[in-house]
Amino acid sequence: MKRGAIDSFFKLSIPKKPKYETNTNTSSHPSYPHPIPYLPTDFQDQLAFAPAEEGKPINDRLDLDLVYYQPYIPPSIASGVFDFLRQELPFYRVQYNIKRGPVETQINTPRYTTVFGVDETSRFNESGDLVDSKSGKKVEKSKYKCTPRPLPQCLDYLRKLTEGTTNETYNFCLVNYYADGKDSISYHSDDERFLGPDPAIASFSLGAKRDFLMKHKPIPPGPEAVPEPKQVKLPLGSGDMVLMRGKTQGMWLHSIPKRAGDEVKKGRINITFRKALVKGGTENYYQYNVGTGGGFRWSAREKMMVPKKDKLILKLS
Ligand SMILES: O=C(O)CCC(=O)C(=O)O
Ligand SMILES: [Fe+2]
Repeated sequence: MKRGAIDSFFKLSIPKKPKYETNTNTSSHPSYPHPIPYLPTDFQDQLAFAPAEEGKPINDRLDLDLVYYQPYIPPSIASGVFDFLRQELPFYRVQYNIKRGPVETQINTPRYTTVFGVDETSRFNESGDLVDSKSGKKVEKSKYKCTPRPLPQCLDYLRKLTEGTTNETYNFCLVNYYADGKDSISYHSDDERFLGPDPAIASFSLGAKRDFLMKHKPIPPGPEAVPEPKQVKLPLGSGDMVLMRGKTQGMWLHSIPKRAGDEVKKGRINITFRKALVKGGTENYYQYNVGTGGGFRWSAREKMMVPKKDKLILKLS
């Protein structure tokens, strides 16, 4: 009899062996809600074999410039890296208000998010202080409406690897966690001015397979108008990476639509590396990916994201 069958017969719950050996080194910073372990050394070693497959260009449609690594992360560690990041990163479920004319509506971001990094005008020095990129002088607290967080070692390791593969540089890491098929991201493009023209964005998938849909932005009718190119559907699997570059963000929209079925219940992590050029990018990314509410942490026991308890502060005077 298989262990699962015996377990359920006796209604026992023997914790599964974790898929990774915790690294005892941690990344700590005053801006973090908790220390974040370094990438397990086994994963660091296996990433020497990344990309696991060579990138295939997808550029046969108007204004589309993708490189698809299927996969980038070696299959031997993809599910371990998924478990590790879901367990160790802080997550948020950001709510914000938008005003269309006189009506204000509350938006509930339909996924968990988190973000690390700072735009090109600042950097973190060796001591973890935020300093001006040019002068190296400490940045005043008032410069940003948010508190920028440095990339923890586990994501910085992947950033450096990605920089080498893609010949681009990145200063931001955004992470999405889609807990199930109800979590999604609607059609949008990452074409904000703070990224500069024709930004390169490297996008990793871990965990459940989800469809990544892409469609060209509407082409205004006119004498020069050409037919809109066909949609693209990439069934992103665990370990895959899509590099979006050139005119892709300017001219195309992308989304992860809601889905039914069991596969998506495994949960999916998406990691994007980007480069923000100015302060406005930093403020935008923290506003929409960390926000001002409480955080969440994965509970291995409850197999779900649980809200973090606020720390009780005892004032002794
Ligand atoms: O989850 C994905 O693959 C896409 C995420 C995305 O488009 C974004 O965060 O801007
Ligand atoms: Fe996006």
